Amino acid sequence: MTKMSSKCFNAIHLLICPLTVLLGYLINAYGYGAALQATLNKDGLVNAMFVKKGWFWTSLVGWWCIIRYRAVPGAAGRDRRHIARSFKRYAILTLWWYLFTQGIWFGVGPIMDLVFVYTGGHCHYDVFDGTGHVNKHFQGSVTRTHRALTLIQNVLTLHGQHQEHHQQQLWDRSIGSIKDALHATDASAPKNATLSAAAAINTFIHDQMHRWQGPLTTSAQCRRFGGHWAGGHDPSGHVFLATLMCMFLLGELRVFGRRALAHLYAQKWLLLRLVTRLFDTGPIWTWRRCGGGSMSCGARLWRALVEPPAACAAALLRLTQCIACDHPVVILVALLVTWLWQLLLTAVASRFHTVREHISGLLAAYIVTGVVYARDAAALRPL
Ligand SMILES: CCCCC/C=C\C/C=C\C/C=C\C/C=C\CCCC(=O)SCCNC(=O)CCNC(=O)[C@H](O)C(C)(C)COP(=O)(O)OP(=O)(O)OC[C@H]1O[C@@H](n2cnc3c(N)ncnc32)[C@H](O)[C@@H]1OP(=O)(O)O
Repeated sequence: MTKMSSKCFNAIHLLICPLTVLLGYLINAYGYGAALQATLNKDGLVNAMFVKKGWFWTSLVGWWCIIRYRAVPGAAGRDRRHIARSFKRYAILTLWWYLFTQGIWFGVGPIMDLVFVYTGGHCHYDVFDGTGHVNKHFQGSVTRTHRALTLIQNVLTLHGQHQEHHQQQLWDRSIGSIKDALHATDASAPKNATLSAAAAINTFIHDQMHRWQGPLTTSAQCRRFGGHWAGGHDPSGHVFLATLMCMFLLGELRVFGRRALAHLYAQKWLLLRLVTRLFDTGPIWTWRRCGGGSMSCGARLWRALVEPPAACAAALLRLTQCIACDHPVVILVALLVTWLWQLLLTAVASRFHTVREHISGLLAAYIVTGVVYARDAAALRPL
């Protein structure tokens, strides 16, 4: 890789995450954020199965690329040193991922939650507002609100008996309000509730949930037991994770990127053939190819309608196998684009976090990955 392209890659490695977050803010500032925010789904497959488990996918694809592109003929020593350095960098980033988002020790929450708790954050149960309706900030979506109310109802029912009189009254009112909310057909129907009554019910639910499901000192526990994690400085875990994953993938790409692209270029015609074969299986195209001969109508229909999907599936399988086994850098780049897109969405989604919480999540990942790759900059010579 020439000095120029190496400098250019360095700049991309360092700037792409902050610039993505900045782009998200600009999209919001120019009024295009609403459309993007509408596509956000906390419980969607991408967020639940990919982003939230992103370090697993990033580890898998990253390491497969490191191992697949390692073989430098006749340079076994250097090759092993490269892998050892990659493993050291990966181990540091995995440890940092775990400490910041999963937990520090048994019974001790992750750093992002400790920051939140020590800045006044708490697992709240502001279930009802002054009009007696469910607070719209309580869970943010109907499904999550329904799940939280059902869980709270189960806990109160399980532990609610044999209270002293005043507590029993609060218990009855709480269970009654929750049942109304769960079975409400018209969410806007007026209720004869007062602010103090709603506050008393919320306090009772809060105390019961913290008593029976506590300690609710991490965002994961709070979310699991139907609470609302609010009130402190909550560094954005999504911004942290997306930045960490992008910086790791780009950092390791610097080691094997040149070799991977050279291999991809060397097999460009094979890949082009595999891709075009996906599209030359259309029924009309096949029907025309069957024309002119003595083929019966049934045979032509079979050739035009049954064989193409089978041929297409076979071609797709061959292409997937070729990329997964021989060109995993394509999957790495796809993963990188996915994480950057999710980072942009998180930056646009101002309802989840403040700018400062985004920045603290970004810096927490950026500083550690920056130090790790700056320290190895001299050794990050491309293969
Ligand atoms: C040679 C040696 C090689 C070694 C390796 C070899 C091979 C590798 C192969 C396999 C790997 C094996 C081992 C590798 C080591 C480790 C593997 C990792 C395993 C995993 O990996 S197993 C994951 C376990 N752990 C969980 O499963 C819980 C995940 N959970 C979290 O860790 C947090 O969640 C986090 C950090 C993801 C986010 O933290 P956060 O919750 O604080 O997020 P934030 O505050 O920013 O967002 C506030 C609200 O906005 C929503 N939101 C924001 N942005 C959004 C967007 N763009 N789209 C939709 N919704 C969005 C959020 O969904 C959230 O809502 P809500 O939290 O209510 O869902």
